[in-house]
Amino acid sequence: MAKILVIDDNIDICQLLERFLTKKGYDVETTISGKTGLEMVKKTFYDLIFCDFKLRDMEGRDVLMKVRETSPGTQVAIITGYADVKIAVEVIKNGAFDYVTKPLIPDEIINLIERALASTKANKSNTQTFTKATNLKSEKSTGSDTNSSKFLKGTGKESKKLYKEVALVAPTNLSVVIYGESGAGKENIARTIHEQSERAGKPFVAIDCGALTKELAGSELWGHEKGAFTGALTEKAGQFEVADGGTIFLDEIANLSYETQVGLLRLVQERKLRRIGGTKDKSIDVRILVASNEDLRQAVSDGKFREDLYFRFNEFSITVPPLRNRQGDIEAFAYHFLELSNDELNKKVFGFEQQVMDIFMEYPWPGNLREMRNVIRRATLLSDGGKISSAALPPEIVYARKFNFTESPSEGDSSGKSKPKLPLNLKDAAAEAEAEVLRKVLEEVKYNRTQAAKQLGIDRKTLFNKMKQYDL
Ligand SMILES: Nc1ncnc2c1ncn2[C@@H]1O[C@H](COP(=O)(O)OP(=O)(O)OP(=O)(O)O)[C@@H](O)[C@H]1O
Repeated sequence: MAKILVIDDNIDICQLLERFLTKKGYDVETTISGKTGLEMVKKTFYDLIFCDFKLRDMEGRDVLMKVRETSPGTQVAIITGYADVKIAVEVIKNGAFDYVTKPLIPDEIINLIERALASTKANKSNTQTFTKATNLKSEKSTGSDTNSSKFLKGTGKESKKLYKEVALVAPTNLSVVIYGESGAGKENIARTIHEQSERAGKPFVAIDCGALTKELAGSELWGHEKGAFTGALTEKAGQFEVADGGTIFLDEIANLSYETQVGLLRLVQERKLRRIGGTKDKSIDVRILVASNEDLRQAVSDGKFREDLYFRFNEFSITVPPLRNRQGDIEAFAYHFLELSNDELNKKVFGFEQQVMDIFMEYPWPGNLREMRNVIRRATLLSDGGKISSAALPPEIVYARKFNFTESPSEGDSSGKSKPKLPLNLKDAAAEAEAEVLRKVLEEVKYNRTQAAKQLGIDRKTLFNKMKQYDL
């Protein structure tokens, strides 16, 4: 029987939920105090917790953070007094399963519980571990497409956080901005969101906006009628029409011309499009995911990107971590790409010399997964069976080690194993110093964000973003 805990300082809500959910066959406990709730979580495993956003003794978001630490397998749903998309986005980003608004509606509550329990079950059965020659544990992506075996989820702290966010946002219809460095896997994440949504099985269309010229963009996105312009010899459906019912992924969105942004805004607002040269509007039902490797808010301040469009897209955002921050998964990715390369090149290279793995751990991988895949494909081609040695690596990767002269705390998962030191450039050093100051101030003010923001001379939103960035 699923165990549910209700934490709400309104005793009526506690009693109401207890009576209702017990009747529905759940094992329910309640408390009006956040602190008592956390004590209960230490002693008992709950499948799901309903927690009020504003408790008398604690904030719901702090309860959520603590539950995530002490009982990561427990789902948390936040109860709020009113529908506020900001609160929703914030709590979901912090790891809540979902949120419900008062007055509580029985059907909504039951629906949420069923989804939360199903998601826990799916997470458990999707975790497929397998053993490599090196006793390496990896987690394969379990998308429904035939390419799923080409992708690895990873089991490190950063990867888990990433896929948790994906699992949270995928079933919704929210637009998502996916941030990340080039080659970090943004498109793969967009595809995973699509595959984990109700739109799976419908089209997924990926468009590189960086490759669309101003002239091409309109016809590519909205399509055109025959004779709409010189050269339009036949009619052509645009990519939004092709994606109808499914998901469209607009990569490098900041590169779209102003004109195209205006067209896109109209489409997003009215959910209708008109082909170039056409006379009729067509209704379109497409979920939009966008990616950028530059900060879109910055692009807005620079006047490069329309603010209204940014707000439409930024219903949720996900950052795909760079490979160098996924230290706990570097070995797994290396073996994964070796397996793919062996298949593709019909080779039987069976591993890496220790020195190569050390180089991989220390190298900052500016081109991320794409770069690693290419490096390993090349090394597999150059190797005659046996293990890959450093002689098969491009000199710039081997050479990069020589510049590893600075001290850097190890990053990666929380396995507690000592990790090789990472090369530290000026940018990383500045970020580390910033994270350190933030950590100290937050500890000083017991994680009271308003006070911390005041003390640091920044607004709460900036503080929140930085806490997320540095995982504080
Ligand atoms: N989880 C993964 N497991 C294995 N390979 C991956 C994974 N994610 C991405 N890749 C591979 O890494 C390469 C880059 O991935 P992808 O195109 O998704 O990155 P991107 O961030 O969208 O890149 P860009 O910024 O250049 O558009 C691809 O070859 C892809 O197959």
